[in-house]
Amino acid sequence: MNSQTQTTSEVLPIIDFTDKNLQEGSDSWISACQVIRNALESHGCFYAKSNKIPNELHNSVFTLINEIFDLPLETKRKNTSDKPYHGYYESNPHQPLYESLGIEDPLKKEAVQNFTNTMWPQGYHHFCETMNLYAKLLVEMEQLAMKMVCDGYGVDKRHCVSMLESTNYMLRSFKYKLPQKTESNLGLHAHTDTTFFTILHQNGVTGLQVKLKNGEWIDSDPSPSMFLFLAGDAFKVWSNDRIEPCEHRIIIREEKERCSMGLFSFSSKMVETEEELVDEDHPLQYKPFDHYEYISFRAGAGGYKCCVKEYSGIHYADDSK
Ligand SMILES: O=C(O)CCC(=O)C(=O)O
Ligand SMILES: [Fe+2]
Repeated sequence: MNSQTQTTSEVLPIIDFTDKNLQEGSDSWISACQVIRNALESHGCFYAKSNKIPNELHNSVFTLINEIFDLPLETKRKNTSDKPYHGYYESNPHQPLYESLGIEDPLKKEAVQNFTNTMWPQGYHHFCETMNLYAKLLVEMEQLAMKMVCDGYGVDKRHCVSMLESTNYMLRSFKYKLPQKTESNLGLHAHTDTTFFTILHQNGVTGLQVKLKNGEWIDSDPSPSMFLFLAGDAFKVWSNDRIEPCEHRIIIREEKERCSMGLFSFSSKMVETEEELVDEDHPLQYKPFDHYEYISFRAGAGGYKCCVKEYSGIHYADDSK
């Protein structure tokens, strides 16, 4: 088949999160864990198909994010954070189509309330309730996938629980303007995320592409029931180089405005390699580090690509370099 017409859902595995048999320990669970592990090692990503976010909620979320992006620039600029990449990003000459806003700690009602009050000082109850509920549902999906990754690698349950308990989340919304006739249609440069997982959920408009190991870029499936799970740089460290972060980018080709939502996961403790993934054949490749310091380092290095090797890679005396 011609790669131009192929979409990621024809190439990447789709895990059916609606499958009633997907109970921890069941045969379906065990095989799905292996599918996820293989997908992360081969592509750094996979799809979860889920009806956890009903159409009505999906539509409310995307209507609401359009409302935020319609707010005046001075208001959106009030979405600030002391953490890198957690606040508002406005379009710039380098990426004129892109704009995004971040809600830190979206599981906490007060945090979503603070964000809401910053955007709408008069309050907006529906926005606050909707985003908090939406984040909870996405986090449940993320935690299920995390457990499956741990099981796929045979990691001790206690290690997995401690990893889940030390995860911080950020909910981000994205909007891309349509390019003018003379403008490039690049929405967002090719990059990897610094996260463990990023879940992307789209408004039905194409534009998100992922890069396969053979260098081919393929379109993602933007349907509301499809959730694209991307492994970020932290997974490379955790897995001791078994998982490669997934490169992705946005190319605007449709005449409709593309919006998307992303749930980003970070470690509130140290990012470190899972001890069970270190052995004689797989010597430890990384020193532990603070996740947010790494994000700042990567931003400072001006990079779009994973640079954890430069940041915390261990160089053994007999390295042939
Ligand atoms: O627009 C999107 O769906 C993805 C944005 C993205 O990749 C990012 O912010 O890291
Ligand atoms: Fe990304």
